[in-house]
Amino acid sequence: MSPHNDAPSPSGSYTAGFNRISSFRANGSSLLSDHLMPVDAHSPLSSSYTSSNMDTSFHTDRPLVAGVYVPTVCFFDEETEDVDTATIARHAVRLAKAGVTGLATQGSNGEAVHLTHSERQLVTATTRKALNDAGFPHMPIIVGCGSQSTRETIQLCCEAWEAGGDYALVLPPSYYASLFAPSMATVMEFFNAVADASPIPIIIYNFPGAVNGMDLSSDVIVKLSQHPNIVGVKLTCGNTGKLNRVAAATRNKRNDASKPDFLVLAGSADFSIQSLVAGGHGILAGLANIAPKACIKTIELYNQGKHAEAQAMQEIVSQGDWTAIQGGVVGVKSGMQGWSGYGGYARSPLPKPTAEQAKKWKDGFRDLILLEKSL
Ligand SMILES: N[C@@H](CC=O)C(=O)O
Repeated sequence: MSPHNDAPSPSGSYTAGFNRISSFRANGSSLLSDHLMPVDAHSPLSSSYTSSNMDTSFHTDRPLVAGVYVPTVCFFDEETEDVDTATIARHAVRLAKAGVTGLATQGSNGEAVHLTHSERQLVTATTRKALNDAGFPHMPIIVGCGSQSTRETIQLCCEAWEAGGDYALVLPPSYYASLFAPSMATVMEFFNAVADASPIPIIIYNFPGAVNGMDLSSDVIVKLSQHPNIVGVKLTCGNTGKLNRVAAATRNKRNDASKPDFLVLAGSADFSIQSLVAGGHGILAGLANIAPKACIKTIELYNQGKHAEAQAMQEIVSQGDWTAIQGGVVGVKSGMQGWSGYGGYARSPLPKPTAEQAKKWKDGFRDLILLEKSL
């Protein structure tokens, strides 16, 4: 059975986002039809499809570099809750024009857990097409692919690749964590199996708050970094000591911090410069949906050696991030709606903020927005 049997009727504009896939097909492979493809013998979802027989050459054209990556908010029609592709495209282009380094669909702010497989692909393909059409074909897209089974996680990685994603952001499974083998052996096997099979490189997502408190240690992350298809980590745990150990152990031989072999990213904007001090390469943080320029400028100031200015800006960013952390995607969307005129609501069952709550979220971002508008 096709994993895409829940797919809406694909439109021409949907498929136009698959430029790289098209070039791959032109080279003789038939991985994707003009519509969402069914699973067949040539599919990356078939058991014969492994990292050893795939052509990855066209996936190396958007390298991960240091900078600010944004886990983009997913937008929905306020009445129907259908995916709002027009706003997804508009937001992606707005962020690209602000100067961010890359985007991540289906991160924590992207409501991956509220989306069907085909909706995930629609969001990623829409984002790819919007970036390409706006003159940002070089900008990488990371796609959240975490799931509870190894099998479905690999499937999500394949589907992310089909939709134009460049990298997969993968949470460890957590539902049955009490049954895992000790010493993180099950988690290590999971990541290595996913990395073996995924057509796109893996970024480890360490977010204990989202996975039943499971917190990957620096030892585990450093061991996993030795897999050639595991290329980075997003540390939402906020542990800068861990970040320091991982950065030190995975530093590339070129010693070129702008082009790391293993990308070490802070998972929240409230420790951007702290992570740079610790050897990190930037952030993958939801706050950049609201204030991309402030996030970028904070890092630039630090990298230019203007540490006092960077710290002053970091303080405003950290205060704004406290609102984002407390409000989660509900608060981030509400803040965007209040300050930028779009954002809407999260999908049910997440609540719609009351007028009082909307004011609270808006006020919480005030200083950050004033900074953003000054840049
Ligand atoms: N605070 C985080 C949430 C998930 O990692 C973020 O900024 O994205």
